[in-house]
Amino acid sequence: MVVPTSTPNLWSRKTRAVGIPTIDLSLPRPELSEAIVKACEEFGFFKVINHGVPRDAVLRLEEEGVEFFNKPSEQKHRAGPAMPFGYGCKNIGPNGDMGELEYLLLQSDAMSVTERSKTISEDPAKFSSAVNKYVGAVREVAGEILDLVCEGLGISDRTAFSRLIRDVHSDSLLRINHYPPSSSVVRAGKKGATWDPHLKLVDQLTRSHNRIGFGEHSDPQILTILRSNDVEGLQICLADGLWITVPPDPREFFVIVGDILEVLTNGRFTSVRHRAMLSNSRKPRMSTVYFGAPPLNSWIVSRPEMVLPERPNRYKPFTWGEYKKALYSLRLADTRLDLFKVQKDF
Ligand SMILES: C=C1C[C@]23C[C@@]1(O)CC[C@H]2[C@@]12CC[C@H](O)[C@@](C)(C(=O)O1)[C@H]2[C@@H]3C(=O)O
Ligand SMILES: O=C(O)CCC(=O)C(=O)O
Ligand SMILES: [Fe+2]
Repeated sequence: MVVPTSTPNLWSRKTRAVGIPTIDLSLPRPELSEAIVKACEEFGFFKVINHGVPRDAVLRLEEEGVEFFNKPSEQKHRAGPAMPFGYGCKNIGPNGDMGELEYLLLQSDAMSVTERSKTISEDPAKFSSAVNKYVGAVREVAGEILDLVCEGLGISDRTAFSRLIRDVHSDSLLRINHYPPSSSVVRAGKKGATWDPHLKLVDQLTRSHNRIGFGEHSDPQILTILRSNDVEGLQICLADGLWITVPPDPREFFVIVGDILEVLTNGRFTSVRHRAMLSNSRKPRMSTVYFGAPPLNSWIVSRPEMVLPERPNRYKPFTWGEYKKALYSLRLADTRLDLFKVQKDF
């Protein structure tokens, strides 16, 4: 008889002991910029409170998301397939990556939102107004954080990073992810789908609760602003390889350092690897994710202040358009920045 081995538990309890940095955006300077730089250096990830995003902007987008994902499948598919924009179900990107989710991926400029809304909603003006309000508000938060990053790093041009995402030609995106609720062990057992009588109860639970919704990756852009409903799922990877679960907080936002901010800071910040697990909740999880990106023709080079004799330039210059071409030729989990490093193995 084959003795089943235990499934590794991707939700490991001991990971919960590590605190996620929380930054109060109403703190005075210079404490605020110092705290942001520290969080970016140590985690590439933090939570912001007192962010100034109106509650109404958040709730309106959430309502639009719930309304869309509650539609019958054939209606949702009218907004897809996501290649890369529109409605996607299970397929992530063009290279065979799969996840247990459905999503809407949108270019965040108002003109693209208006066009795309016609395939998404019966009331496109209401949908696009909700998206534009939300994007405008989270772009402000991202811009403010990037200005504080420059201040904290002693970069003389304080708006050097925020200008890239505030540019009218910025290639920023908005993604709304919708993850299925858990089918409980008992329900799954009744259907006979996942219950294996050879496994101990703890392993049955782990198995039903151990599924990846959106696989591990770093975000390619400059800065990501993520919010989710009250269902947990997001995990980040610490520098030592330990995965930690981020407790959800629907009133606040999570900030993720992207690949381009890693390059702009010449590797002083590292883009954080993260993933979304399926939860054990009976409620679906929904996350709204703004990816702040530069215009396609922007040259991405480390800031001169970040290049020092003891920290020579780590990355070759490239445009955001070139980087996008590379990333769409690679898989979700690939570390695409390696292609742009002056030398490997830093
Ligand atoms: C598999 C892919 C999907 C992705 C493009 C890529 O080829 C590799 C990076 C993926 C990612 C991850 C973060 C964001 O969700 C995303 C929109 C992005 O910019 O890079 C997705 C891309 C996508 O889903 O189109
Ligand atoms: O849904 C989440 O919490 C993470 C999603 C994500 O990482 C992404 O969309 O890039
Ligand atoms: Fe991500």
